[in-house]
Amino acid sequence: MKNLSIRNLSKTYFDPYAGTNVTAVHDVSLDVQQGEFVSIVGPSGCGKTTILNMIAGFIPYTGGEILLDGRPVNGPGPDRGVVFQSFALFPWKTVLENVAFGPKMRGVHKAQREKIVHEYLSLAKLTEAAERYPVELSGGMQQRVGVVRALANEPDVLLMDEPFASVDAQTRMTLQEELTRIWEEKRPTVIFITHDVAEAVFLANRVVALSKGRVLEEIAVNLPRPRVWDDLNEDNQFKALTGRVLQLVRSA
Ligand SMILES: Nc1ncnc2c1ncn2[C@@H]1O[C@H](COP(=O)(O)OP(=O)(O)OP(=O)(O)O)[C@@H](O)[C@H]1O
Repeated sequence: MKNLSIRNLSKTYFDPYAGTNVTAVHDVSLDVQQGEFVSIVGPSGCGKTTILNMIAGFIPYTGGEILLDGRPVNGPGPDRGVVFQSFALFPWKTVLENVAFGPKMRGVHKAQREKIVHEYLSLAKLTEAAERYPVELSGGMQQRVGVVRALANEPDVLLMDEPFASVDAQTRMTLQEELTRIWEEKRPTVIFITHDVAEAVFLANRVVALSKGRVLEEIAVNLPRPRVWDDLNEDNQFKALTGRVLQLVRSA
């Protein structure tokens, strides 16, 4: 089991404009088991991206530790895949080549690589678009390619930072449904950052509510799967959970 263990994590930035230190993350502890889908939700500025960037190894932490499979995280690595809100697909590569890039870099041999790539393209309903270039795709499709490009690397943990924030509301709902479907099929370990409470609850098995750099509460989401918006919009348990999380993050 490849568990992610975050222990008393803290991050202090020096703000050169104010000439003071800003504590963005304070004493955060979190355990994520292999195959879990955890959403971290909280208002703007509560430290979500800072936590994700530390797990990704993009920025150093000032206190505590992050262990992946028992080993300390001290920099980026292929064991962690990242999908951002605005990320660049390689514009000169087709959809297929974009998705194949990671496995190729990892040295996966051609036959196995083709198998992986076709499996993920099919899973994300992108087979028809395999030969297209990113510029020929809608924003929603580009985002979908970004998700499967990260998944095709088969990372131990997939880190997602508001990946659907820049698409329209309908496309966003479709992408959320697709992500849950892909997660059910492949069971990757996912940490998903969002400020959207409904999105956090819809996707996750567990929601971590964050405020001012601290964990307020962890809420288990035992809603049945597969999850589709037409069912959940009217579901009392879903409404109760989103209400609870909203109340938490707003009251802090
Ligand atoms: N490089 C930096 N230097 C100084 N302060 C920073 C830096 N990056 C973030 N901060 C501060 O740390 C705090 C947390 O920021 P962070 O971006 O992690 O929050 P967030 O919850 O992801 O916000 P958002 O949802 O708006 O992206 C904020 O007060 C922010 O101003």
